This record gives sequence, structure tokens and C-alpha cells, in this order.
Amino acid sequence: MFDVEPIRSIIDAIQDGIYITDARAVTIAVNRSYERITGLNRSILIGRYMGDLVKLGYLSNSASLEVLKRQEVVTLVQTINGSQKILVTGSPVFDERKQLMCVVTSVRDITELLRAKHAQEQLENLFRSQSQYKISSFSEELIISRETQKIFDLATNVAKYNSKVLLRGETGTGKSKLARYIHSISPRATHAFLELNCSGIPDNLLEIELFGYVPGAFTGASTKGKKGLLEISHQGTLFLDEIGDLPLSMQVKLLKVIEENRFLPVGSTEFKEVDIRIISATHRNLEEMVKAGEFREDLFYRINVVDIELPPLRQRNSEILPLIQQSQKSFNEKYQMDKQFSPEVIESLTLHDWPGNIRQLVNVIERLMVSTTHTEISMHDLPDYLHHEKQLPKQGVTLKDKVLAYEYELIVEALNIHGSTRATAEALGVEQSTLVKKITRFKQ
Ligand SMILES: Nc1ncnc2c1ncn2[C@@H]1O[C@H](COP(=O)(O)OP(=O)(O)OP(=O)(O)O)[C@@H](O)[C@H]1O
Repeated sequence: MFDVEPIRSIIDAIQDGIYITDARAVTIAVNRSYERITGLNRSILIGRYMGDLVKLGYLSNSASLEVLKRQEVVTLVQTINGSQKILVTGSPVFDERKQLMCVVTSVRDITELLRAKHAQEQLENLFRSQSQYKISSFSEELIISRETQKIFDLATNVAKYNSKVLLRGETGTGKSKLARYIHSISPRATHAFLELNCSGIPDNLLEIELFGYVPGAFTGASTKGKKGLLEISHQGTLFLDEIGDLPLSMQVKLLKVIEENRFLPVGSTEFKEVDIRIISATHRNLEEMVKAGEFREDLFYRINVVDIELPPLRQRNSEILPLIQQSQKSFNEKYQMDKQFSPEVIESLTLHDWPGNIRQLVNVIERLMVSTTHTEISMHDLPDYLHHEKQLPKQGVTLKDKVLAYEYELIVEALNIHGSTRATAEALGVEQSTLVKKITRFKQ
């Protein structure tokens, strides 16, 4: 077994916490800084199996166990004694026969780190090195996570072609942004990208917006006439947002444009040829609308050549932190301020469900930054509905309560490692819906 005694004084001199386990995840050494940072005495740790320390609640999860599983360097955030947050990086150490000898984990208190000079950048770099997300080269910064990587790959691929794309997803999930991204990397990028929100506009106005009109087309019309969006977006992309709200009469007219690549401006007898790529978006269930006779089936199939669904933010948890950081940076620049969020606030925001998705999160960040006078935004600044804490269910005496508490620990640990509920469910071998139900129950 690996003997730490000869290097004991060296590891005790290191200012970061050091935790060493053998190849079976049994603790063989911790240094003084680890005891100082975590408040955990070596006497309760030495000789203990990491899995037991997690079960007993000393640690929320274990980097060592994860390193043993993956046989590579692992970085994660651990909760100690139910509240303190530390950032741990575990590294495997192999002998000359390439056999795993031990796992060495270094530990830093994130709270200390955050408050230190330039701490925010350091934290950003540390999180970035976990490569949970990346920022694309699209001029408007776009966060892409493990949960949305496939979606962006598909969008990037179809951007090259003229195929019509239907974007689906709840409000604020980034449908307009994705449409602009597709246009920006398509061969049409040097031509116009025009957006029409089809909801809440009366039929006749919608018709004028889309088709335009010729001089004298109706009383009160401009003597010069007006070009419609179809004409202006010739050779470019027309984004029809909330297409599910398009009235049936307009659906027929749009279908004709799509089928014939030409249209008649209001009051005109002369067709205009157009070459447009149409991207549509909706938060509504178009299949149900087709069944109910509210949306034309032929139009549905025409606009839905490639169907892309953006998941809600609650299923893209790993994007919340980079979104907070991105918004913080952009509002600090916009309003020339230097606001920061306390680690507790960041944690609370990452635990929220965000029914209004990215738009709601960005609005909340802006509101918090412009409505507070102090530099660090703390829990006192958060409205009640945003106060969330990862809490263990009350430890009961019954077997059922104990099993529930253990189940909770396992789920939290797996969520920390895998990020999304989808990946966590897969790792734990349960259905995603079952996992989500369990998490919802824990939150109550
Ligand atoms: N991947 C992303 N990375 C960073 N910011 C994003 C991303 N996706 C969306 N946003 C931001 O989220 C906000 C909402 O995005 P967007 O307007 O595209 O949503 P939407 O789904 O079209 O909403 P709605 O259905 O209500 O029109 C915008 O501020 C946008 O810049």
C-alpha cells in the first residue's frame, strides 16, 4: 500500500487541502489545510471508505470515487457538513505497471476563493475547465451545453440547405436566437433576416406586413405603396415566430407562397417571384391544432421539414451558471458597474425552475443588478420565490425515511456529476420522468 509517512511534513506544508485515498477509496491521509478548510478531523476520516463518508453525510459526493470510476482527473463541487462549499479536484496516481496506486484530491474553499482578488475570473476558469458548456463563435454569444450540443449540431448542418425549419419549445428557450444563428451561418447570411411575430396582429394588418400593397390599394394607403416582408426578405430568411397563432385565412395564403415561390401584393394583379428560406417557431402543439382543425395539415408538413425542439432551462441546468456569468458581464459593461453575486445567490439561482426560461433568468439578473446599491448581491436581495437551498430531507427514524434520505444523497451526487436530469437518470438506470418526480418530491 502507498505509504504517506515519508512525505507527511510536505503535504502538511501545502496551503490547499489534500486528501489521499488508496485504490479502494479508503482514506489514507489528509493534510492540516484539509482539516482547517473543512473542519473535519483526520481521526474520523482515516481508514474510512469514501462511500461511507458520503452516506454518513460528512461529504455530499466524492471526487475519489468518481476518479476510480473514470480513471481520470475529476473536478466537482462538494458540500461539507450540509452547508460549506468546496471545489475538489481528484487525480489518479499510477505506478510503473500502470496500476492505480492512490487518488490525490486537492481541495479549495470556494467561498474564500470567490472573495479573494480576481476570484471571479479564477472561478470562471475552473468551471470552464470542466468544459460543461462552450460559447460559440456566433457574434451574439450563444451558450451550448451537453444538453443542447446535438441541437446546435443539427442546426449547423441544416443551415447550409434551404430546408424549412420548425423550432419548438417553451417561451424564452432561445427559438429566435437559434433562428438568427441558422441564418448567420447559412449561404443567405449576407441577405436580410426578418422576423414577424404572428400572434396578436389582426388578419388584414398581417397580410399587409407580409405581402405589402400597391399604391391606391385601399383607402388611406400610402401613394407610394409598401413592400411586404416577403419582398424585403428576398434571398434572405423570414422568421415566422408564433406561427401557431397565424389565422386560418393567412395560413392558406402562406401555403400558396411556399408552393409557388411567388405572391400577389394587396391590390396588385402582378405576381412577384421570391426566393426565401422560411424558419418558423411555436410554443404550441401544432399536431393537436391540426387535429382540432385550427392549423392546416398541408401547411404543417410544408413548414416542418426539419423539426428542432429546444428543451426548457430546467432540463439544461449546466447552462444556468454560464448564463448568470454572461449576463453579469454584459450588464456590468452596459451599465458601467462592477456587481458580483455571492456564491449562495448563484447556488439559489441554479436551483430555481425558471418557468420563463432564459429570458426570465436574464431579466432577473438585470433587475438584481440595477435595483441594488451595493457591489455584492446577497441572499437578502433575492425575492422569496428565488430562495432555494439544497436541503436534506429531515432524518426520520423509520426505515422508509432513511432509505429516502439515502436516495436523496445518491441523486444529488449523481446530479452534481452528470449535470442534467437526462444524463443522471441514464447513469442511475431510472426513467427521466421518475427522477424528475423524485426531485420534485424532495423539493416539497
Ligand atoms: N443559447 C443561448 N445562449 C445565451 N443566451 C441565449 C441562448 N438562447 C437564448 N438566449 C437569450 O434568451 C433570451 C430569450 O431568447 P429568445 O427570444 O430567442 O427565446 P424564444 O424561445 O424565441 O422566446 P419566445 O417564444 O417568447 O419568442 C434572449 O435574451 C436570448 O438572447
